[in-house]
Amino acid sequence: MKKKARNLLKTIASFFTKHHKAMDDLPERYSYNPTLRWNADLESYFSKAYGPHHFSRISQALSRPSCYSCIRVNTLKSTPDAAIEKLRAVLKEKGADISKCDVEGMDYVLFVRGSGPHAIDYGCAADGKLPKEVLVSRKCAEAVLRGAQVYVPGVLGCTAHVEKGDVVAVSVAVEQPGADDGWVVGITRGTVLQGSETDPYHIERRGLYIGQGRAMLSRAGIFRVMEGLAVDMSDRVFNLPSLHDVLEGEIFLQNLPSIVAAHALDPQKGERILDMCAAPGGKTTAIGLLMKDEGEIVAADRSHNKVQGIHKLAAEMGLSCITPYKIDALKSVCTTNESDDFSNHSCIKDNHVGNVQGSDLIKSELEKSKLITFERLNAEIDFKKSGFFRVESNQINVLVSNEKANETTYTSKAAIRKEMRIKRNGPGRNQSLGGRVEKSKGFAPKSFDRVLLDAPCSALGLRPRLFAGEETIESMRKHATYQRRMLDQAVQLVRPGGVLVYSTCTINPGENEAVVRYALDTYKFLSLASQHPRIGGPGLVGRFEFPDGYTEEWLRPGEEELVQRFDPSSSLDTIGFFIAKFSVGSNKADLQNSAS
Ligand SMILES: C[S@@+](CC[C@H](N)C(=O)[O-])C[C@H]1O[C@@H](n2cnc3c(N)ncnc32)[C@H](O)[C@@H]1O
Repeated sequence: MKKKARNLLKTIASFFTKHHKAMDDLPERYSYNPTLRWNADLESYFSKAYGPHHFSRISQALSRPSCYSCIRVNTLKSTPDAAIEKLRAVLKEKGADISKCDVEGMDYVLFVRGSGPHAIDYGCAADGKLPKEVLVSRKCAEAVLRGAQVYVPGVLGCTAHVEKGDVVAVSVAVEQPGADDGWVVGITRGTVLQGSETDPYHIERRGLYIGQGRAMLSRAGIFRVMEGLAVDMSDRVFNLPSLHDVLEGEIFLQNLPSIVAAHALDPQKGERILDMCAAPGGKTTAIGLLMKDEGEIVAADRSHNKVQGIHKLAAEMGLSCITPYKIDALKSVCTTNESDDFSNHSCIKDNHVGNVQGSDLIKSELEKSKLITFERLNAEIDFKKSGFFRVESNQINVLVSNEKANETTYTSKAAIRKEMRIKRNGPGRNQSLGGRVEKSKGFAPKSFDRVLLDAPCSALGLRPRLFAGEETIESMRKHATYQRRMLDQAVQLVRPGGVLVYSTCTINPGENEAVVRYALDTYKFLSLASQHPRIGGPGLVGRFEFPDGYTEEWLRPGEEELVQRFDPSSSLDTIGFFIAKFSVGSNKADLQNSAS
């Protein structure tokens, strides 16, 4: 491992050691010591894949937050040093420990150290007096462990006679085994806790105390209203600085492996990139920064609302190279003749606008946008006819006649698209009309220099997680099938000589190494490429035979060092994440074979 990567490890390892001491001394009931529940068959699969001890460590790590927050500085708007100074000012009371990432080319990534697990004094007196309590849902507790407050909708139960201002201990109700192999939360909102052993979840929430705070409403108030702050957390088992809405547009909270995935794609200025499953846009904007906002990023997602979110985020970050599209990744490749037009990489079906104030504005903006598109297409067709164009892979340079000046200017096509986007999208999040969501019928084959497929997955690497029982072997296989179908589309969209990066946030080898195996075995023009930086661990080599006879093939010897596997139990203390990078060779024959 390179020296810089070792330094990064040292920085995080020092956070990690402090974070994990003192766990053993906590009194048992009022402690945080969860055991993650899994579906039995899935647990058995993971235990065999990783070995029981390793899987047990992974499982334990998943139930806790990382010991630091990772921040990407928006270098278009700030510098790492300026961001550190501002963050120190914002987090002054908490004496923030902030350091820069030592990995080469990643000094714009900052780590803010957290602390924990802390032993909390819940005020259990020797005379047996018990604390007043608030019982929250699992989702609420996972958010609190990441630094959030307790909001009204997350509260399930509360001790009788809690008044506004009372100090309350906060614990969590996690799913329990129910009938028919299912899982249930056997508690309804509004339950009164008596502090006795007959309370619902009395035994089950032992070791599931996440801190204490001050009730912002009385018990009656908490269950009467639908929203608002219920408990202001003053003592947390894990202290991670809450950075939401802090330095908006200048910094972005993002997991380290996600930033590494953007680097692995290695986007270059002026290129045309597809982010196939882009929402909420974390990696899209990371890629935009690496390209210094020069080129074009098509940010696709199937959810209309999420696509609007990408639009807003791009505007907030000051990135104009991003065009969000609503499209199903399973239908990404446009097979109609429209895609053959050199000027029409994307088979745009229609534009429609969401989240825009005022229908007149919508109409006028829409008309303008159509006009621009129409003008651009005409200009391109004219030049196509005149023979003044040349095509260099996807970086098409065209000679554009400027009507006003009546002179010929040499302009890159990426620059034309960028100008159109700025006109269409407006100046930025706060001033923008809202996110215009363009629908697409698909994109022309081989029309991108690089494609990122950050696939929807089982998300079994995300942390903190207090329950994992919902996923089964069957659901894992469904995820993998979906991912393969998306990959089938992705490989067709990359130009020969281009790059495809596949990533997930799961620890499941079936969605990681097995998908890579499928890709390499199905598309002979793909080969694994080395990644920079490389700070994750090696992939899993071998195969797995399931009791039902199904065999999952993973990597072959020699391939393991070409992928990056981020193990949540390693000293890097990240989420579980996986990255594979493929070089795309000449694919004509293979595509014909696979299509027939
Ligand atoms: C892992 S998240 C992507 C995270 C994103 N790359 C980021 O870094 O911010 C997966 C995304 O895939 C989207 N998705 C799921 N199925 C899809 C499909 N068939 N077509 C397009 N997007 C899909 C989901 O809406 C979700 O936003």
